[in-house]
Amino acid sequence: MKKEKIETLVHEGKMLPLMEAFYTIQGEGHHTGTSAYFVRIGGCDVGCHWCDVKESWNAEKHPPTVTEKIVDDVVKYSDTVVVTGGEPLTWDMTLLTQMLKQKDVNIHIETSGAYPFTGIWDWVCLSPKKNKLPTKEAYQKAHELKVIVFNKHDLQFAEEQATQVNNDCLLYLQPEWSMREKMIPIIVDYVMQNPKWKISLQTHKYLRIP
Ligand SMILES: C[S@@+](CC[C@H](N)C(=O)[O-])C[C@H]1O[C@@H](n2cnc3c(N)ncnc32)[C@H](O)[C@@H]1O
Ligand SMILES: Nc1nc2[nH]cc(C(=O)O)c2c(=O)[nH]1
Ligand code: SF4
Ligand SMILES: [Mg+2]
Repeated sequence: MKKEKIETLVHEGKMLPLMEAFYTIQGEGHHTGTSAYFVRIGGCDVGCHWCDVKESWNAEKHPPTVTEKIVDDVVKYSDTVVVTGGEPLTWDMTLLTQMLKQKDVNIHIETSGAYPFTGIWDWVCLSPKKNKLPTKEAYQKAHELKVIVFNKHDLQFAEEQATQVNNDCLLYLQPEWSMREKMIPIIVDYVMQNPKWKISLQTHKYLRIP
């Protein structure tokens, strides 16, 4: 297929730059411990210095994949999909989520919320980033707010972010992986002092699963 044609299909959400897809256990946040099929879409311009999937950033490194094919693979494995990246909202998620809904899949997203909000989602995990804040719509759609804590200042950032989401949005503090030994005691103490927050750990890394 011609490059221009592929670009149009990606623009329309009929193809997406797929980095990887795998069946595993949700390691983070409210649904921790639950099996789900993960779809990791390439492309992200947010630039978190501690990002644990920097290989995802350059969309050109990930093959444009027909959205229908992505959906067919999801239903072979699970009734729940977690769409992540990269930043999935870099792309138009309308078609992907419509096709998944037609197959009765529970559709979750992991997002920074930094780009226009597209798609229909059963569960939105919003993980806001200081360098590119979420859109107003992303705050409104969030079911859980998951703030990554790399240093103490991130606790203040977390509080600011919590004022932007709905009252029923669940609030999580997740230690940045490389800083976990230093930050876990600080987060533990903070959650005991501020019980509206819960701790989220990257349990898949402790379990040594994808
Ligand atoms: C790789 S991101 C992809 C989805 C989206 N771009 C986002 O940031 O929400 C998936 C989740 O991992 C978190 N994350 C990334 N790197 C991390 C790290 N080093 N330690 C802890 N959490 C991390 C992100 O904040 C996000 O909640
Ligand atoms: N098991 C597992 N759980 C996860 N939750 C969020 C992840 C992500 O990278 O978005 C992730 C991941 O990469 N693996
Ligand atoms: S927004 Fe997500 S994928 Fe993008 S750099 Fe940050 S953690 Fe990585
Ligand atoms: Mg991950």
